[in-house]
Amino acid sequence: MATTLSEAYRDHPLHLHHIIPLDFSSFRTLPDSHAWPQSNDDCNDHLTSNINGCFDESCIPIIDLNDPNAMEQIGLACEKWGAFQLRNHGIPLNLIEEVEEEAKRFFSLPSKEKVKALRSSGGATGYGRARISPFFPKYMWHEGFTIMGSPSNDAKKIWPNDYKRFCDKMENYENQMKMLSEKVTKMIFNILGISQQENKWVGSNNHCGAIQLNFYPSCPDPNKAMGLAPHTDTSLLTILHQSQTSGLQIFKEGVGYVPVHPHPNTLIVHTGDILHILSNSRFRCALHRVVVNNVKNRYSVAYFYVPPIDYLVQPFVPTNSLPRFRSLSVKEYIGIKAKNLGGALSLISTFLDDDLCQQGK
Ligand SMILES: O=C(O)CCC(=O)C(=O)O
Ligand SMILES: [Fe+2]
Repeated sequence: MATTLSEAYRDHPLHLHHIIPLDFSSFRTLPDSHAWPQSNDDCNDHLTSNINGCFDESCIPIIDLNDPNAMEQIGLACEKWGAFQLRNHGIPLNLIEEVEEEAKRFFSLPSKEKVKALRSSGGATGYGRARISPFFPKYMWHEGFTIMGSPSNDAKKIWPNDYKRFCDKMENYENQMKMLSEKVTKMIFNILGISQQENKWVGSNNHCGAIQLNFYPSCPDPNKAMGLAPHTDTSLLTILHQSQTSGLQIFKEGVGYVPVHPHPNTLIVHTGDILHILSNSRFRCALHRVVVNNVKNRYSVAYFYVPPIDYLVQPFVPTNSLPRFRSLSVKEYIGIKAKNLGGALSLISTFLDDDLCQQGK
């Protein structure tokens, strides 16, 4: 399964300067290469979500997976936001903490150590800048490490005699994330009326998944820097853990960027492009970005849940409606996204006007 997603990326090689991160520890001021033009993008930081449930229309809903109405709430959240936070998700807290610790252990290494596991030009796994980097005129205040299947090949380059600890934690986390993704996907397919019979890949090992460790060092000039530029995820859905440092913001039409402050014991779920297509635009795919700060390092761990590479992504169309997208394989969509980023959805759209996702920058 791991190699299949890597295959999809192999056809879209990147220049090395879009892969090798800056050695952030050696900069006391923001280099011009990382200074973004100031934008008026309002961030509605006064809006905060409430751990006991979100009754405010302007905050990301928090859903308890054990709630008998969880499925209905997930459906509403996907329609309104393309994202929600999940409580009682069943992932052991100590595993989440251990994975975050391993991410910190890796990113705190000197640059010359980390580049030993540098992603290759046509590669999908390893250390490097965000894959969306080539689409933006400035670099992001971010470094990442991508894992598909076992990370042992990359981890051995870093810790030749001590790679097992890192691998065990990541593999365990990937298994747990896969199970949670399956549970949420089954609920979502139920809401959409998508046949489980025709989607036997959910629950099998015939899926594609990837873990993305993200690191946003504290930044000397955070107002001019960008942690991760606005994008939607290509996945069916993404499950995200963020360390106890704010930074993630989700775009809500008519509201602007809304911060998703960390809540202990909650994971964030994003609707990805593939689910947006399958739902025939009923579910939004959340445009999101990450801002940085000058006080604390920030870490996050994203798990991307993706159908098999040859899966036909075909909008599920209710009676009397027309498909808003042409059908295509996951592999073809990954290719279109790799070349067009935010323009990918409009390129496969069967409509002239479309919604939020086409604004993806
Ligand atoms: O760091 C975050 O909170 C978001 C990360 C993200 O959007 C991604 O890895 O695609
Ligand atoms: Fe993302």
